[in-house]
Amino acid sequence: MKEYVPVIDISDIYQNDKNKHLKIAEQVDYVCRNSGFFCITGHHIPRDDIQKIKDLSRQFFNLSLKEKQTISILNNEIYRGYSSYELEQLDQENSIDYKEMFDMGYHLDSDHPEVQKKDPFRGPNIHPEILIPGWTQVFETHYKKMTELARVVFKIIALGLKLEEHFFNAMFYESLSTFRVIHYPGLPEQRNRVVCGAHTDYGILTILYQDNIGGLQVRNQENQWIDVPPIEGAFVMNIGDMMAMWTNDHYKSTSHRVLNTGHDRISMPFFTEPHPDQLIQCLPQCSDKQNPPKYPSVTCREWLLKRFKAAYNE
Ligand SMILES: O=C(O)CCC(=O)C(=O)O
Ligand SMILES: [Fe+2]
Repeated sequence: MKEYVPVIDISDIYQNDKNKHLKIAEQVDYVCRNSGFFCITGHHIPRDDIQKIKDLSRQFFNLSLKEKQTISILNNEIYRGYSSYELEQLDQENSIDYKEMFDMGYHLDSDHPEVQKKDPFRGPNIHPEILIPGWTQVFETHYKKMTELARVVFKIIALGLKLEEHFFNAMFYESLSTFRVIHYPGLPEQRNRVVCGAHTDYGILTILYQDNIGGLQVRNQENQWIDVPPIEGAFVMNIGDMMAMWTNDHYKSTSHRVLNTGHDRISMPFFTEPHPDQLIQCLPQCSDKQNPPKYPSVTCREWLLKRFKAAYNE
């Protein structure tokens, strides 16, 4: 595999053939140790689902700011709902991002003990159901399907790390994974403006759908920005910081950004994160005497809280 961001067909993981599973795992392991960025095809997320999400999201982003603000993240105790332009800054040293977003996570009812304890990441989703009837069901169903895709990908990753194939399963029980829809308006006068600043993702693994506009770039080992061109029906996958910490930098969390092409763009990352209490500490097979653990242990909640506060300038 020579490409920096290769395309890997994972369809064989759905077949009952252990050797084929190991072949995919080997490819994924190789790329995670190098660029930490790849695309997958052969997954089981139907294109119609993506289209439906895109259509509903466009309807939502076309509403007035006042309407969108009815589900504002700023009026919510947890990081869910609508974020307007210039709220998030992923690259702390450079210009502020230019995008608007909708965020949802794992829904817990208000009377759930974790929600009662005022956990900053736990609670109900807030959907614009009143503004766009039918939204909630489509988005909640998609969240479940993306969670299932993440489970399949973690099976591949576990095999690549020579772990038991279900190793990660229990860690993602009632997880902190976030599904986000991002709208970057086309700014014809400001081509090549950075609209999502250079950053590494905070979490474990990001599974991103991008529409056909382009603009996503990843930094290679020579510090050059490489385009990640859209591939119809594929997801872009990238390793996040918690996975790099978990694997003692065996797997790479790579910097990426988005440039404005002058055209309106929609992307949809699914940020996979484990349960908030999950301890992120060097996996035993990723360290030895010559290569001791580099990072202190931290819970998923502690780590995400720190990174969220920085990104939202809190
Ligand atoms: O919009 C994209 O293509 C990338 C977004 C991204 O990297 C992020 O939100 O972490
Ligand atoms: Fe990212």
